[in-house]
Amino acid sequence: MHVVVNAAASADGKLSTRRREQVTISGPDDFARVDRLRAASDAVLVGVGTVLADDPHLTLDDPTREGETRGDAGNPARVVVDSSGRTPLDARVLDDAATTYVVVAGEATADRRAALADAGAEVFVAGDERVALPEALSKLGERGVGELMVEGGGEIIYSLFEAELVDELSLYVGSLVIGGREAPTPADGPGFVESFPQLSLRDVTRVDDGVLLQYDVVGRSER
Ligand SMILES: NC(=O)C1=CN([C@@H]2O[C@H](COP(=O)(O)OP(=O)(O)OC[C@H]3O[C@@H](n4cnc5c(N)ncnc54)[C@H](OP(=O)(O)O)[C@@H]3O)[C@@H](O)[C@H]2O)C=CC1
Ligand SMILES: Nc1nc(O)c(N)c(N[C@@H]2O[C@H](COP(=O)(O)O)[C@@H](O)[C@H]2O)n1
Repeated sequence: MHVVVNAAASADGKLSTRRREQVTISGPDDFARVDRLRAASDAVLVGVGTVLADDPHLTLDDPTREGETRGDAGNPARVVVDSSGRTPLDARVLDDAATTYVVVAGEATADRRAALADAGAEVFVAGDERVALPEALSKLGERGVGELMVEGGGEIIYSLFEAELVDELSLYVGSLVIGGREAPTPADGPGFVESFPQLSLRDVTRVDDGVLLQYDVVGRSER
């Protein structure tokens, strides 16, 4: 599987506010690029924190791109990583616009799994207490996902880097300052202290009033 992480950060490196409310960081050209990236992906993955904060739809904004998509149902599949099944039953990702996988851990109750399935999700288990990401991605691969786009947030992105599952990072840096020590960043979690994911800068492009940084992940480095 090929995994691309895409995120938009402010000039001071924040994904959203300390209230975890969505901020429009990208401009129109960057949103169009994100849409093309979605169209080229078999599935788009987020953590349940992003579902709870943003209630995203994760479909293509431009329906004319649906013909380009690699997914079966017009739009790429949607994936929510959600250990205990906290995804609200009226979440927009559970509508019938695309297949939606909710990946839970063994701790998710049978009732909650059934409720999510009734609401339209295809639920599967990976891990015991928290979703085990290597197993989750392996099971997505068995379901035909070869190109996976990750749209955040910071907790899930950190865990994917920690598990060495990321191949590429596209980071759009917009021209605003959000601030806040508690505001999410592109890689939160506990943070790395001795061995750090090492990136190789492939491209830098001015987009809208910001900069798109495109990296390949090349391994780990000790600092
Ligand atoms: N600017 C941008 O590009 C984007 C911004 N955002 C912003 O980010 C914020 C949300 O980010 P964040 O709160 O970090 O949430 P995430 O979307 O990263 O979801 C985190 C949750 O995923 C669940 N999870 C399950 N398994 C794992 C695992 N192995 N590793 C990590 N998490 C796991 C956890 O909940 P549980 O244990 O219950 O399963 C965890 O709390 C919002 O403010 C949103 O607006 C989000 C996306 C893009
Ligand atoms: N690329 C990008 N730029 C921004 O400025 C953003 N705020 C985000 N947020 C992400 O987009 C999701 C919304 O998706 P829908 O439009 O509802 O399909 C949101 O949940 C974040 O993942 N992204």
